[in-house]
Amino acid sequence: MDDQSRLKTIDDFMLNSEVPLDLDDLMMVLAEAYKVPIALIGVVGEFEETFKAHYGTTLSKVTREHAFCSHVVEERKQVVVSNAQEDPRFMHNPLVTGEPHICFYAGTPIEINDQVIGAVCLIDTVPREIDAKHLEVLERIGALVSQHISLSREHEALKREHGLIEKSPIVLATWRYDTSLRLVYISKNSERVLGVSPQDLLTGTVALSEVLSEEAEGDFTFAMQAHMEGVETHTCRLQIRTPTRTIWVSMISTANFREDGMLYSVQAFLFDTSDQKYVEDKLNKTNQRMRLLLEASELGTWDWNLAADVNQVNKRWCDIVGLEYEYYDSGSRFFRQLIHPADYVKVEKQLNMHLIGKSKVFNTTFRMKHTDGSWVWVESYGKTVETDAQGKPVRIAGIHRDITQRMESELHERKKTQLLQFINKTRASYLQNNDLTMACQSVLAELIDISDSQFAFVGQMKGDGSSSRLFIHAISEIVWDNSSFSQYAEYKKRNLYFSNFDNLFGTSILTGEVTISNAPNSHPNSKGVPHGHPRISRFLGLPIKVKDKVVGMVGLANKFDTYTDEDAEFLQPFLDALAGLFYAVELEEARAVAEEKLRHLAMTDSLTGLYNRRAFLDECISFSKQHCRGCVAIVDIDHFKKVNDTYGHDAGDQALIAVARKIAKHNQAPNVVARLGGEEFAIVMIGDKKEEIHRQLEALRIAVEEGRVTYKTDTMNLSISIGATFIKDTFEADFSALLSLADKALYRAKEQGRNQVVWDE
Ligand SMILES: Nc1nc2c(ncn2[C@@H]2O[C@H](COP(=O)(O)OP(=O)(O)OP(=O)(O)O)[C@@H](O)[C@H]2O)c(=O)[nH]1
Repeated sequence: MDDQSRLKTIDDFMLNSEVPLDLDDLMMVLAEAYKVPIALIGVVGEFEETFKAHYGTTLSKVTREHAFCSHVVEERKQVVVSNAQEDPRFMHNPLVTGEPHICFYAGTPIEINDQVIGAVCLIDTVPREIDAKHLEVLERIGALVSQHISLSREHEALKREHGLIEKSPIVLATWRYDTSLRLVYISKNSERVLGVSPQDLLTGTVALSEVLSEEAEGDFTFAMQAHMEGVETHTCRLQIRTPTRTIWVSMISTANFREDGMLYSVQAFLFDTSDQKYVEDKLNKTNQRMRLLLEASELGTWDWNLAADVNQVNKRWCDIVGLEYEYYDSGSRFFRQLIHPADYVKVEKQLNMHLIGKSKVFNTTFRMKHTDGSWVWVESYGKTVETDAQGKPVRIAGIHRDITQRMESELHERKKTQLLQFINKTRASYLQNNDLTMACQSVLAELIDISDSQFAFVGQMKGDGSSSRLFIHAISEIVWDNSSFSQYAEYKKRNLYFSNFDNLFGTSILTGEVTISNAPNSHPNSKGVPHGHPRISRFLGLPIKVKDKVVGMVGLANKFDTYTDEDAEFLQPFLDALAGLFYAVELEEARAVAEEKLRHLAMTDSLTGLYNRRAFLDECISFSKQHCRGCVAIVDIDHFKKVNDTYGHDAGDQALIAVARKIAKHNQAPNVVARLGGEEFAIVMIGDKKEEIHRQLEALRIAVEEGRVTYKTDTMNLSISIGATFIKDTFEADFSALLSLADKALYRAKEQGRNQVVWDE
């Protein structure tokens, strides 16, 4: 037998309380019926048995050791002792040997919650028998007593609870519903808590509605109405005004319904929450004042409940981004999507840092999309204001300040400095390397960055008129197929040109104007982009001009924001710098061409186009360094004075040109030919063998002799004399000496009758 659990069942109420069971009369009836002198109800505790009702004895308790009933408890069944004086278990029991001299005992169990806690018993002082029928009746009486005890316990517990309620600040009220709700019960503490006596309320002398404020009366009626319509529980706060005081009461009401769904009753707890209300009001007032202060300070406020994902903001917050307060959506997804894509990661990172406790405050600046399409710079400052039991933030509140103006001027200044720096970088690179392409390429990344763009190119016009093309100094690497790959390879080889300007890109070249297109597909000049080309969502074309002439352009594409005139204006210094560099390069190139022309002129005989004497001597010097074998020859036109005299000076010039051409034709590079002056020419002819050289000189002589030179109506017959000398010492060839030897040979050729080749001896 588990005595511990049995003792738990026999609680204070059964063992120690003075609460009577009121069953003494039943014991009397039982004793009469069974014709025994003693009948009692015993409850067996740990150390003793207490008689909760008795008849025929004045004893109220006996020790457990001697108690007959403990046998019933232990055996959990009826126990009958016919003659205790002869029963070895009881014969020495003081209750047998002394008062009340028990001889006969019949006990039946009292059972509560499956535990036998005692017995209903019949006692006689003489021996006797009891038949089965009487024992069965006794058993039934035992069952009835068990039930009675159970109910009495529950009743007592309820009474205790009631007593507690009446001492508590919670008023309990019950309304019964027939045709209307009628107050049928209200705990006695209503006088103390609500200031209205329960009698007055129950008799209807005072109606509850009379003490409620006007607003509370409405709320109370609403609650009762809700219950009548099937609402099970309802909570509201009511203001009660009695002649002595005004209090705030919270009411939690529960409705009970019949099986057919009709309202049966309403029970309610009413308790004074005036203190809480006072604090709340005060907080509200403070909040209100704070709100007014914030409104005045132009600050947007936000209060984000993370668990519920509700972000409450004030009107100013909405104003900053141009939103109607009424259309604000409190879900975090809404404000998240307003954040500029370029700032989003930064904001999330800062927020997480704060949420995991790595930063005391959340403080960052970012851009938000205004309803007018522009971006607004916002400084956000927030802090956790509520955490859960584990210290995890559940609410963050903070402020927003519109810092667009400040940021824009700061950014503008910063960008201006950046622009100047990279203009200087372009110039420095050019000055250092004298390479404009390299200079443009070195700043392409910075140009993209400063203009917030994705792609860029810098081009310069090359060539004149209709053949002019745009040479691409620098361009973003956009490669998507074989042809674009080879185009980019051309660019790498510095050989990429744009020659078609009948498109969006070429508009600035053709018009000389800035091209702004924030919807390129709808631009009249747009021809689209080649298949596979990354999408161009926005385009800015900037012409580079020198004295109103378009000398190149800068193309920018895919800014996050729209391109504006301000962008073009901002980048103008860069365009001017490029214009300056382009101009400088043009001048440099023109100077080089002029120089080359001058050099050429200085070295050339203007009439025949051959080297002049000076150039010839220079060439001889470089020729001598090659240590080649060959000859030096001087060619002179015979009787040239006569030609001049006969046909005129112009015809003479023509004759000189004709002979020069023949000499040049017979002496291709590396042979060197020159006009030394007058009608005298010089040749340096390469060759190992004198005979072979002679043959060539002879061939030249014959060609002149056989050739006819015509000028206007005149035809001239010419001949030449040639004096030649073979270069014997190829290592130390002295061309002045060689020329003089050739000259001597020429003299002899003239002497010997002209029109011949003569070698020095
Ligand atoms: N048309 C023309 N005549 C020139 C030029 N330079 C020199 N002469 C002439 O060439 C002639 C040279 O004559 P000379 O040196 O006397 O010899 P030549 O008449 O050719 O007689 P030989 O050399 O002895 O056969 C002069 O009459 C010069 O005026 C020139 O550039 N153009």
